[in-house]
Amino acid sequence: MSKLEFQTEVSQLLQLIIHSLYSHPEIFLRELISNSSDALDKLRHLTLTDDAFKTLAFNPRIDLVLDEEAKTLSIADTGIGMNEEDLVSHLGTIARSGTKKFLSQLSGDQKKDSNLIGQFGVGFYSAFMVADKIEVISRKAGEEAAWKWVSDGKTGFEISPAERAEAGTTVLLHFNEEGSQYANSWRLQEVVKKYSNHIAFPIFLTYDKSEWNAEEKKSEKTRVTEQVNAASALWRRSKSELTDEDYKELYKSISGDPQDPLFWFHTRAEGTLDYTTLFYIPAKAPLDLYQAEYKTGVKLYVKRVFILDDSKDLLPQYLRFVRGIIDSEDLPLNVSREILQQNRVLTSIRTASVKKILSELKGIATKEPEKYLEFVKEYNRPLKEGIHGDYANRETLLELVRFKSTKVDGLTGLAEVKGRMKDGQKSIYYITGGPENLLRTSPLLEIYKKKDIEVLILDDDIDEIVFSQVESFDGTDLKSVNKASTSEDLKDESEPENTEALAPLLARIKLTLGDKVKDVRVSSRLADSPSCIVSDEEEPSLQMQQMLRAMGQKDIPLPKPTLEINPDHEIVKKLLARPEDTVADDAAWLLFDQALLMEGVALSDPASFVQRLNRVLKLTV
Ligand SMILES: Nc1ncnc2c1ncn2[C@@H]1O[C@H](COP(=O)(O)OP(=O)(O)OP(=O)(O)O)[C@@H](O)[C@H]1O
Repeated sequence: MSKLEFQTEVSQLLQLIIHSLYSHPEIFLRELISNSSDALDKLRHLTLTDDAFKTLAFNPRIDLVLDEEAKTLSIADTGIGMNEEDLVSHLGTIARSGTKKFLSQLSGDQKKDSNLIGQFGVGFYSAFMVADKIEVISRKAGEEAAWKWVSDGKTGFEISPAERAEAGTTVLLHFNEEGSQYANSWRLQEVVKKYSNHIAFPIFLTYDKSEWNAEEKKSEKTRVTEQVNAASALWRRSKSELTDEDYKELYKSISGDPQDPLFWFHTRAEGTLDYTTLFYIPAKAPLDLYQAEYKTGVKLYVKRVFILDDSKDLLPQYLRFVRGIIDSEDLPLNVSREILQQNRVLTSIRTASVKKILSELKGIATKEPEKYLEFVKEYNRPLKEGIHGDYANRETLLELVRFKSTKVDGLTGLAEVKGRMKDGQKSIYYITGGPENLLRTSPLLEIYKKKDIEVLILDDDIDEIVFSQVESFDGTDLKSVNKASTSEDLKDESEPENTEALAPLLARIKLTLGDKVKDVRVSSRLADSPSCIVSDEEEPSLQMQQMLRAMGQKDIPLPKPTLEINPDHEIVKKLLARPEDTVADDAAWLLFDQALLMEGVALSDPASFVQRLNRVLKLTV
């Protein structure tokens, strides 16, 4: 017998599980059944694809055996099984990135932390919520030896040789006080139906059934074995046969999410390709949504046989929050991960699935706008990633994304914005580069306010990258007000331009600012502010450049913005009247620096700014 210690993270996790106030300890059964079902899937796959396993008998089943007196429950499967090495690595360490993430998010507040367990599901180890001792007896398919793993969930585990007639795994739980409520056949049936009803394999429960013996007028106990789940691939049934409850139940059993999904889309395609898809949108974005190592949520089946559930090729990355099932009639059962990437059948299913998901979402946006907002609250950002990466569906994605705006409270869509355009308005406008409050007070918006034109407030840090690539929406140009040329749109032909008279002043300011600016121009976009900063078409905005530098791209050239001056502003008018005034140089710098500050750009030389400000103040106070 060998004694081994748990990896530190496992001990940490177990500590938490044992001491947590977790409110649904019943999920232990879902986790163990799902492990058994995975093990059966794996073995089935091998028997179909690997010559060495083709002759093995495959009698898939999961058996729950309850001993009410002894307060034990065993969960046995005829799946792939584990050998000694597997037992040590799978049940002694944590390989799942999700669980590691979970541990890193713990706050120490028991209540919050136990909610987190609910969202993550912690797999096999969750059984220690209900058991003070667990024995695992397993024999790997194709091998003769069986092994026993035993642990009290405290410091470590012991491994010793064991006996098992067939390949598979038996997990024997010795219930603790909390767990003794599950030493009850009613309770077990209820939990299996709730979470595991649609597991594709039959689940049997063996227990002592009480039956009334009418002759002897007493109740008698008989040992029975009954199937407790429906074990049907529910997604293959027609929509009309299924209730909302069926869909929700299946969602919970495949996703492990205890909440109901927001929506689901069930499609059966027949024709050139035959396949079924059932996609779900979780009510809350998965916690790993913005992690490079996110877990995918779509399972691939071929003719009802589970193939894999961790392929990032089933849906594009921006739809990584979607959960569900793709079941194809046309793929070969031995399709490998590598082949999937260039498989024509899968490419067609994927293309059609994306179109389907997006068009269903579009339908909801129109028919149930309130419900759609719940969706947008969680998933606006991945949709924007889609605009960036999925050119073929860009127009639909543009319709789906929602924006803040100067015209409405809450969020609005581009179609509505287009509908609100004023007579003669040439483009749809947006502003990027900073937090919402900064954008809303930007001098760049003044002319739009004056002309009562709507501007979208794009305050998400990916907005500039995404929308700088989008030229139009539904035939209307989409323009950033941060760009120099955008104000051309707004030029009023009737407004005479006083450029000539301003030329010496512009030249003077340009001389003072030297190579800090690309150009100094008369502005047609300002109303109340004396100056503002704009960027050239091809250049990233100042904030973007600032961000790139903060991210370590030191070699990008210093920004050279264009300074625009408001010819109607008091300060500018006074400077124009007295070009040789002693404060002219200070004024030039102050006009420039204040424009930078309004754009949320940090000044490179704040000391000089303050000195100039004080010199000017001294003259006026
Ligand atoms: N009944 C079983 N048969 C064979 N292997 C098993 C069984 N139960 C667990 N394992 C092995 O132990 C590993 C760890 O199980 P655990 O439940 O902790 O996580 P997981 O199942 O990998 O993750 P998730 O619950 O997110 O799918 C599994 O990946 C599997 O390799």
